[in-house]
Amino acid sequence: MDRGSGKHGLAAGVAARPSRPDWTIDQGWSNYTAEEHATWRTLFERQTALLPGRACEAFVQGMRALPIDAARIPDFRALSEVLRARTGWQVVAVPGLVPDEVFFEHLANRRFPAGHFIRRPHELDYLEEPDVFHDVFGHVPMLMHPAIADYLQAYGEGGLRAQRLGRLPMLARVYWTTIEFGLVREAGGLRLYGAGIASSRTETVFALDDDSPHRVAFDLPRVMRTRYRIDDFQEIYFVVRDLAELLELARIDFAPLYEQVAAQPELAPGELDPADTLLHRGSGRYHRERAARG
Ligand SMILES: C[C@H](O)[C@H](O)[C@H]1CNc2nc(N)[nH]c(=O)c2N1
Ligand SMILES: N[C@@H](Cc1ccccc1)C(=O)O
Ligand SMILES: [Fe+2]
Repeated sequence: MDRGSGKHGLAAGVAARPSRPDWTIDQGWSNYTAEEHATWRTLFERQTALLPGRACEAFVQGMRALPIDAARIPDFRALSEVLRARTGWQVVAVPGLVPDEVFFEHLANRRFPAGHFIRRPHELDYLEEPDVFHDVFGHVPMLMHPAIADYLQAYGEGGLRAQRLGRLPMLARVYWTTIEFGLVREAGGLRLYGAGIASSRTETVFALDDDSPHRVAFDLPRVMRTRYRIDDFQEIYFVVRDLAELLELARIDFAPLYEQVAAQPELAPGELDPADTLLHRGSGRYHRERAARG
């Protein structure tokens, strides 16, 4: 699936079997090997070096306040203690992807399900399922921010609702373009807050520095009708004005929007709409060359 670029695809099926009804397991922190901690260190150090001037302020502040460092894979109990005091969230361990309704149920209750395993040393840029580096390094710092904390809880509730309405694909696009691959405007320029970017060395560079992708102002109905890529870098990154814009989104009733948007044509990944607020017109070079290679 992945041809050498580093992004997190959710194409793989769900993990083997629930050990508990909510699919949680013990992190088993003391069972991590020295090699696994070393893999964490490698990933941590190379990402940390890239993030100044690229990660948003909330990400940097969240990371600073959490017990996350290069030395070892973080212990979810220690993370949860700090998170709970700040925003009421906790981190629970899961064996990999869990079914949608299980995922939503956790989020709706301010529990972030994080993969307990870490990728193998020979596949540092390859990831089929979210592992502890993606989930903890990428997602958990943003959960320290009150707007993201509320947004993600609301997303969990909205997910359960979208499932009942048969509109999950449309809602998932909102998650994808914000929580996973979102950019935000800051005084110094565009910054990343999406975990799929923040946990990927190659995509961190691609999303912000490369001339190839478009950057378009986030617009809810626009995003809802846009298909996305799970197996390669995004061709368009959507930019929010600030993190408070996400909170406004969370408070919008999506039910009538689903019906309006369903009546409109979908947009392919990378396809621009005449109504877009284009912040940066990308050259499309990367995806064109990729397509030419076949
Ligand atoms: C649409 C939904 O948000 C998505 O497919 C879910 C499914 N299950 C998951 N399970 C885990 N552990 N992590 C995830 O990010 C997700 N994503
Ligand atoms: N407000 C949305 C749910 C949602 C919350 C947060 C993010 C995205 C969507 C709804 O009515 O279903
Ligand atoms: Fe993720």
